[in-house]
Amino acid sequence: MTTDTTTKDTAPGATAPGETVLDARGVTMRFGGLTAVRGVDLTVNAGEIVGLIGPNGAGKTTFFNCLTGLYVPTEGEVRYKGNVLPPKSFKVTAAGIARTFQNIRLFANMTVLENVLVGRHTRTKEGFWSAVLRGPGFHKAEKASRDRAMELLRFVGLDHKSEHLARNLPYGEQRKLEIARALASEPGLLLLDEPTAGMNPQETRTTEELVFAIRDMGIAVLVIEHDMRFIFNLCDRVAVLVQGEKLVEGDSATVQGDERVVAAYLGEPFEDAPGAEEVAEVEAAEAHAEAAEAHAETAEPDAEAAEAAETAETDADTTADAADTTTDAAPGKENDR
Ligand SMILES: Nc1ncnc2c1ncn2[C@@H]1O[C@H](COP(=O)(O)OP(=O)(O)OP(=O)(O)O)[C@@H](O)[C@H]1O
Repeated sequence: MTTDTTTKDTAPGATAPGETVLDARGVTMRFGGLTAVRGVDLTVNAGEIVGLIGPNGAGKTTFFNCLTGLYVPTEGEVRYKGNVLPPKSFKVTAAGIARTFQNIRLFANMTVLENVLVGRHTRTKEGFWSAVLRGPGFHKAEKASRDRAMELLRFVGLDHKSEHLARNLPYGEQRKLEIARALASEPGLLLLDEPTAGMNPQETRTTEELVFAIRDMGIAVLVIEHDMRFIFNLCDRVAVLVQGEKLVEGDSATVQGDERVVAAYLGEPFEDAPGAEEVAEVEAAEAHAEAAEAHAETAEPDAEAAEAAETAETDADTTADAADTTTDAAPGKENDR
């Protein structure tokens, strides 16, 4: 069965056109002495798909974690639809931001349907006693949840596998199930962390269609991905992080044409690169160390020469002494000459 991305339904968490969904300002995250994210500003507006790219270790996932309450930024502020986000991930989910993870985090021994139902817990109002007593309200809510979960499974093309254990799904389908589970919390913003990692080209193409369909339902999307073709096909805007700082932001053509982005990916230094000060410091320290080494090397031969000269001098003295001794020992020799 294929993904049913033809639905034109508006998602319950959909955002009105023109509204700013996400507004991150000056987000900085330090781990001890390491600044993983430094003063990053980023907005995502209703109806947009925004990409976040950057070389390994650039701080993309750390930035995501700051947006979803997993980390409390050391500095900066994150607003969702105008409100500052609470510093707890379940509260962020309840507010309307859902995410998937770089390393798939499904409940492996639960069924596909159960995984999606878990994703709905922030939207179900039935409390503990309702669940224990199992009154009519509980049954009604449970049925509504199951219906919505099946709808989402149909949307990602997994309804025929609803009773399979999550761990038995192929890798690409596990990623789709993660998306369905994230959608179950009825978000207004979906964050996808490397949604096509490990997928074949066909699966990647299907995921692309799926993300467009999510956007068409009124859910804004922020996506981290290393697959550049996927990113540039998909995104309205792309932000590039390098060494924790936002280097460039713009549409696909602008970013692709920026030589600093190419240089950052190839690991080539360029003027005013983020972290340039640190790089300059390291280079200066290396140059200093090299100069000191070179000096030591040139100084060494002199020392050797001095030592050799000293040894030669000692040898000469010894020889002379020996000669003197010989002379002394054989007084008759001089007479022999
Ligand atoms: N919890 C942590 N404690 C200490 N350092 C961390 C922590 N999380 C991330 N880092 C460091 O922060 C930097 C950014 O890491 P991050 O995972 O955010 O990069 P990334 O751009 O997502 O990389 P990748 O593309 O490889 O996933 C790295 O140097 C990483 O080692």
